[in-house]
Amino acid sequence: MSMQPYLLAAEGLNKSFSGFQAIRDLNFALEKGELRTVIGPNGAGKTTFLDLITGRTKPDSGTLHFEQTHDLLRMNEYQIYRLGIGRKFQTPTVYTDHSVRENLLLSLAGSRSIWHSLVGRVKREQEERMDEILQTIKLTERAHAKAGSLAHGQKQWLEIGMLLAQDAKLLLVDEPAAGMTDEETHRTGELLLSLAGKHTIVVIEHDMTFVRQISQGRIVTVLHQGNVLCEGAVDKVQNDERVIEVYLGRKKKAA
Ligand SMILES: Nc1ncnc2c1ncn2[C@@H]1O[C@H](COP(=O)(O)OP(=O)(O)OP(=O)(O)O)[C@@H](O)[C@H]1O
Repeated sequence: MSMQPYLLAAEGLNKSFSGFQAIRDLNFALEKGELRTVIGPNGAGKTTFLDLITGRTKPDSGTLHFEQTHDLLRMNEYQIYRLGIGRKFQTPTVYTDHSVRENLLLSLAGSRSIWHSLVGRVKREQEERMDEILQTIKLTERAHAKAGSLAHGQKQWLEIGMLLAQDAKLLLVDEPAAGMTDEETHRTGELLLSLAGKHTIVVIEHDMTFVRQISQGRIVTVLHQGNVLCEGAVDKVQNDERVIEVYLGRKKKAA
Protein backbone atom coordinates (compact mmCIF):
# COMPACT_ATOMS: atom_id res chain seq x y z
CA MET A 1 0.00 0.00 0.00
CA SER A 2 1.23 3.43 -0.88
CA MET A 3 1.29 6.14 1.74
CA GLN A 4 0.43 8.84 -0.79
CA PRO A 5 -2.56 10.91 0.22
CA TYR A 6 -5.36 10.81 -2.32
CA LEU A 7 -5.69 13.65 -4.79
CA LEU A 8 -9.37 12.88 -5.23
CA ALA A 9 -11.57 10.86 -2.93
CA ALA A 10 -15.27 10.11 -3.36
CA GLU A 11 -17.20 8.27 -0.70
CA GLY A 12 -20.74 7.01 -0.81
CA LEU A 13 -21.82 9.22 -3.70
CA ASN A 14 -25.44 8.94 -4.85
CA LYS A 15 -27.22 10.77 -7.61
CA SER A 16 -30.71 10.20 -8.96
CA PHE A 17 -32.43 11.84 -11.89
CA SER A 18 -36.20 11.77 -11.38
CA GLY A 19 -36.06 8.42 -9.63
CA PHE A 20 -33.36 6.86 -11.80
CA GLN A 21 -30.20 6.21 -9.80
CA ALA A 22 -27.29 7.12 -12.09
CA ILE A 23 -24.66 6.99 -9.31
CA ARG A 24 -25.05 4.45 -6.50
CA ASP A 25 -22.97 4.45 -3.32
CA LEU A 26 -19.86 5.20 -5.37
CA ASN A 27 -16.41 5.08 -3.78
CA PHE A 28 -13.42 6.18 -5.80
CA ALA A 29 -9.89 7.21 -4.83
CA LEU A 30 -7.15 8.55 -7.01
CA GLU A 31 -3.51 9.15 -6.16
CA LYS A 32 -1.46 12.04 -7.44
CA GLY A 33 0.25 11.16 -10.72
CA GLU A 34 -2.12 8.34 -11.61
CA LEU A 35 -3.40 7.74 -15.11
CA ARG A 36 -6.70 6.00 -14.39
CA THR A 37 -9.00 4.63 -17.02
CA VAL A 38 -12.70 4.30 -16.27
CA ILE A 39 -14.72 1.97 -18.46
CA GLY A 40 -18.25 0.65 -18.30
CA PRO A 41 -21.23 -0.05 -20.54
CA ASN A 42 -23.50 2.72 -21.81
CA GLY A 43 -25.41 4.35 -18.98
CA ALA A 44 -22.97 3.11 -16.32
CA GLY A 45 -22.68 6.63 -14.91
CA LYS A 46 -19.26 7.63 -16.26
CA THR A 47 -20.30 11.03 -17.58
CA THR A 48 -22.40 11.72 -14.50
CA PHE A 49 -19.37 10.93 -12.33
CA LEU A 50 -17.31 13.53 -14.22
CA ASP A 51 -20.20 15.98 -13.86
CA LEU A 52 -20.10 15.45 -10.09
CA ILE A 53 -16.33 16.05 -9.94
CA THR A 54 -16.54 19.28 -11.95
CA GLY A 55 -19.56 20.59 -10.04
CA ARG A 56 -21.82 20.53 -13.05
CA THR A 57 -24.12 18.24 -11.06
CA LYS A 58 -24.44 17.98 -7.28
CA PRO A 59 -24.99 14.57 -5.65
CA ASP A 60 -27.90 13.68 -3.38
CA SER A 61 -25.48 12.34 -0.77
CA GLY A 62 -21.89 11.35 -0.20
CA THR A 63 -18.57 13.21 0.03
CA LEU A 64 -16.07 14.37 -2.55
CA HIS A 65 -12.70 15.82 -1.62
CA PHE A 66 -9.79 17.17 -3.64
CA GLU A 67 -6.32 17.31 -2.08
CA GLN A 68 -8.05 16.23 1.15
CA THR A 69 -8.92 19.71 2.32
CA HIS A 70 -11.12 20.92 -0.51
CA ASP A 71 -14.73 19.86 -0.17
CA LEU A 72 -15.89 19.94 -3.79
CA LEU A 73 -19.54 19.68 -2.80
CA ARG A 74 -19.33 23.12 -1.22
CA MET A 75 -17.89 24.68 -4.35
CA ASN A 76 -19.42 25.77 -7.64
CA GLU A 77 -18.24 24.83 -11.12
CA TYR A 78 -16.03 27.89 -11.54
CA GLN A 79 -14.40 27.48 -8.12
CA ILE A 80 -13.65 23.83 -8.92
CA TYR A 81 -12.14 24.84 -12.25
CA ARG A 82 -9.99 27.45 -10.50
CA LEU A 83 -8.84 24.78 -8.08
CA GLY A 84 -7.19 22.99 -10.99
CA ILE A 85 -9.69 20.45 -12.23
CA GLY A 86 -9.84 20.61 -16.03
CA ARG A 87 -12.12 18.71 -18.34
CA LYS A 88 -11.89 17.83 -21.98
CA PHE A 89 -15.20 16.99 -23.50
CA GLN A 90 -15.66 14.43 -26.24
CA THR A 91 -16.12 17.04 -28.96
CA PRO A 92 -13.29 19.56 -29.26
CA THR A 93 -14.05 23.09 -28.08
CA VAL A 94 -11.12 25.09 -29.40
CA TYR A 95 -11.30 28.68 -30.71
CA THR A 96 -11.33 27.80 -34.39
CA ASP A 97 -10.47 31.30 -35.70
CA HIS A 98 -7.43 31.61 -33.49
CA SER A 99 -4.09 29.96 -34.03
CA VAL A 100 -2.97 26.92 -32.10
CA ARG A 101 -0.55 29.10 -30.17
CA GLU A 102 -3.22 31.68 -29.34
CA ASN A 103 -5.48 28.94 -28.07
CA LEU A 104 -2.76 27.88 -25.67
CA LEU A 105 -2.06 31.45 -24.67
CA LEU A 106 -5.73 32.01 -23.86
CA SER A 107 -5.59 29.01 -21.53
CA LEU A 108 -2.34 29.87 -19.80
CA ALA A 109 -2.81 30.23 -16.10
CA GLY A 110 -2.43 33.85 -15.15
CA SER A 111 -3.67 35.26 -18.43
CA ARG A 112 -5.88 38.11 -17.33
CA SER A 113 -8.32 38.59 -20.16
CA ILE A 114 -8.73 37.41 -23.70
CA TRP A 115 -7.99 40.91 -24.99
CA HIS A 116 -4.91 41.23 -22.84
CA SER A 117 -3.69 37.79 -23.84
CA LEU A 118 -3.90 38.54 -27.53
CA VAL A 119 -2.63 42.12 -27.68
CA GLY A 120 -0.53 42.40 -24.55
CA ARG A 121 3.11 41.50 -24.33
CA VAL A 122 3.67 37.82 -23.90
CA LYS A 123 6.09 37.12 -21.11
CA ARG A 124 9.17 35.08 -21.85
CA GLU A 125 8.14 32.36 -19.44
CA GLN A 126 4.78 32.15 -21.19
CA GLU A 127 6.55 31.75 -24.53
CA GLU A 128 8.69 28.99 -23.10
CA ARG A 129 5.73 27.23 -21.56
CA MET A 130 3.85 27.35 -24.87
CA ASP A 131 6.86 25.96 -26.76
CA GLU A 132 7.06 23.16 -24.24
CA ILE A 133 3.37 22.33 -24.55
CA LEU A 134 3.49 22.51 -28.35
CA GLN A 135 6.26 19.93 -28.28
CA THR A 136 4.39 17.73 -25.85
CA ILE A 137 1.24 17.72 -28.00
CA LYS A 138 3.33 17.47 -31.18
CA LEU A 139 1.88 20.58 -32.79
CA THR A 140 5.01 22.75 -32.99
CA GLU A 141 4.81 22.84 -36.76
CA ARG A 142 1.15 23.86 -36.68
CA ALA A 143 1.63 26.58 -34.05
CA HIS A 144 0.49 29.39 -36.34
CA ALA A 145 -2.23 27.50 -38.15
CA LYS A 146 -5.84 28.28 -37.29
CA ALA A 147 -7.17 25.75 -34.83
CA GLY A 148 -10.14 25.26 -37.13
CA SER A 149 -7.85 23.90 -39.83
CA LEU A 150 -6.50 21.07 -37.66
CA ALA A 151 -7.41 17.44 -38.17
CA HIS A 152 -9.82 15.97 -35.61
CA GLY A 153 -7.03 14.24 -33.71
CA GLN A 154 -4.89 17.36 -33.61
CA LYS A 155 -7.80 19.38 -32.18
CA GLN A 156 -8.11 16.86 -29.37
CA TRP A 157 -4.38 17.16 -28.66
CA LEU A 158 -4.68 20.94 -28.65
CA GLU A 159 -7.43 20.65 -26.08
CA ILE A 160 -5.26 18.46 -23.91
CA GLY A 161 -2.55 21.11 -24.37
CA MET A 162 -5.04 23.75 -23.20
CA LEU A 163 -5.59 21.77 -20.00
CA LEU A 164 -1.82 21.70 -19.53
CA ALA A 165 -1.67 25.46 -20.13
CA GLN A 166 -4.32 25.93 -17.45
CA ASP A 167 -1.99 24.06 -15.10
CA ALA A 168 -4.78 21.64 -14.31
CA LYS A 169 -3.78 19.35 -11.47
CA LEU A 170 -6.41 16.85 -12.47
CA LEU A 171 -7.23 16.25 -16.13
CA LEU A 172 -10.58 14.65 -16.90
CA VAL A 173 -10.55 13.33 -20.44
CA ASP A 174 -13.81 12.06 -21.90
CA GLU A 175 -13.46 9.51 -24.72
CA PRO A 176 -10.37 11.01 -26.36
CA ALA A 177 -10.17 8.28 -29.00
CA ALA A 178 -13.73 8.77 -30.27
CA GLY A 179 -13.72 9.50 -33.99
CA MET A 180 -9.96 9.10 -34.33
CA THR A 181 -8.04 6.98 -36.81
CA ASP A 182 -6.04 4.09 -35.37
CA GLU A 183 -2.85 6.06 -35.74
CA GLU A 184 -4.29 9.14 -34.03
CA THR A 185 -5.61 6.92 -31.26
CA HIS A 186 -2.19 5.39 -30.72
CA ARG A 187 -0.54 8.80 -30.63
CA THR A 188 -3.14 10.01 -28.15
CA GLY A 189 -2.22 7.05 -25.96
CA GLU A 190 1.44 8.01 -26.19
CA LEU A 191 0.61 11.58 -25.27
CA LEU A 192 -1.37 10.54 -22.18
CA LEU A 193 1.38 8.12 -21.15
CA SER A 194 3.95 10.92 -21.46
CA LEU A 195 1.86 13.06 -19.10
CA ALA A 196 1.28 10.38 -16.47
CA GLY A 197 3.27 10.88 -13.30
CA LYS A 198 3.67 14.60 -13.88
CA HIS A 199 -0.09 15.03 -14.09
CA THR A 200 -3.04 13.15 -12.68
CA ILE A 201 -5.45 11.99 -15.34
CA VAL A 202 -8.80 10.25 -15.48
CA VAL A 203 -9.71 8.90 -18.91
CA ILE A 204 -13.14 7.61 -19.83
CA GLU A 205 -12.94 5.30 -22.79
CA HIS A 206 -14.71 2.54 -24.70
CA ASP A 207 -11.97 1.53 -27.16
CA MET A 208 -10.35 -1.48 -25.45
CA THR A 209 -7.23 -1.45 -27.65
CA PHE A 210 -6.64 2.10 -26.48
CA VAL A 211 -7.49 1.19 -22.87
CA ARG A 212 -4.92 -1.61 -22.98
CA GLN A 213 -2.31 0.73 -24.43
CA ILE A 214 -2.62 3.32 -21.65
CA SER A 215 -3.32 1.08 -18.68
CA GLN A 216 -0.40 -1.34 -18.58
CA GLY A 217 0.74 -1.54 -14.97
CA ARG A 218 -2.07 0.78 -13.89
CA ILE A 219 -5.55 0.50 -12.42
CA VAL A 220 -8.69 0.31 -14.53
CA THR A 221 -12.05 1.02 -12.89
CA VAL A 222 -15.20 -0.60 -14.25
CA LEU A 223 -18.44 1.20 -13.52
CA HIS A 224 -21.80 -0.51 -13.78
CA GLN A 225 -25.15 0.92 -12.69
CA GLY A 226 -23.41 3.82 -11.01
CA ASN A 227 -21.16 1.67 -8.84
CA VAL A 228 -17.64 0.23 -9.07
CA LEU A 229 -18.11 -3.30 -10.37
CA CYS A 230 -14.44 -4.18 -10.51
CA GLU A 231 -11.08 -2.45 -10.24
CA GLY A 232 -7.55 -3.59 -11.03
CA ALA A 233 -5.13 -4.49 -13.80
CA VAL A 234 -6.59 -4.46 -17.29
CA ASP A 235 -6.12 -8.24 -17.74
CA LYS A 236 -7.85 -8.88 -14.46
CA VAL A 237 -10.88 -6.73 -15.28
CA GLN A 238 -11.15 -8.03 -18.85
CA ASN A 239 -11.25 -11.59 -17.56
CA ASP A 240 -13.61 -10.87 -14.68
CA GLU A 241 -16.82 -12.87 -15.06
CA ARG A 242 -19.01 -10.01 -13.87
CA VAL A 243 -17.41 -7.59 -16.31
CA ILE A 244 -17.85 -10.00 -19.21
CA GLU A 245 -21.45 -10.48 -18.16
CA VAL A 246 -22.36 -6.78 -18.10
CA TYR A 247 -20.59 -6.13 -21.40
CA LEU A 248 -22.12 -9.05 -23.20
CA GLY A 249 -25.44 -8.56 -21.45
CA ARG A 250 -25.61 -12.26 -20.63
CA LYS A 251 -28.44 -13.22 -18.32
CA LYS A 252 -27.43 -14.53 -14.93
CA LYS A 253 -28.02 -18.24 -14.62
CA ALA A 254 -30.73 -19.15 -12.18
CA ALA A 255 -29.09 -20.43 -8.99
N1 LIG B 1 -29.41 15.14 -16.53
C1 LIG B 1 -29.95 13.92 -16.58
N2 LIG B 1 -31.28 13.75 -16.47
C2 LIG B 1 -31.82 12.53 -16.51
N3 LIG B 1 -31.12 11.39 -16.61
C3 LIG B 1 -29.80 11.49 -16.73
C4 LIG B 1 -29.13 12.75 -16.72
N4 LIG B 1 -27.81 12.52 -16.82
C5 LIG B 1 -27.66 11.18 -16.93
N5 LIG B 1 -28.84 10.57 -16.84
C6 LIG B 1 -29.03 9.11 -16.89
O1 LIG B 1 -28.14 8.51 -16.03
C7 LIG B 1 -27.60 7.31 -16.59
C8 LIG B 1 -26.10 7.35 -16.57
O2 LIG B 1 -25.70 8.22 -17.60
P1 LIG B 1 -24.18 8.58 -17.93
O3 LIG B 1 -24.23 9.48 -19.10
O4 LIG B 1 -23.50 9.07 -16.72
O5 LIG B 1 -23.60 7.17 -18.34
P2 LIG B 1 -22.27 6.86 -19.14
O6 LIG B 1 -21.60 5.76 -18.42
O7 LIG B 1 -21.49 8.11 -19.33
O8 LIG B 1 -22.82 6.34 -20.52
P3 LIG B 1 -22.20 6.49 -22.01
O9 LIG B 1 -21.08 5.51 -22.08
O10 LIG B 1 -23.36 6.10 -22.85
O11 LIG B 1 -21.79 7.91 -22.18
C9 LIG B 1 -28.18 7.19 -17.99
O12 LIG B 1 -29.20 6.21 -17.97
C10 LIG B 1 -28.75 8.56 -18.26
O13 LIG B 1 -29.93 8.48 -19.04
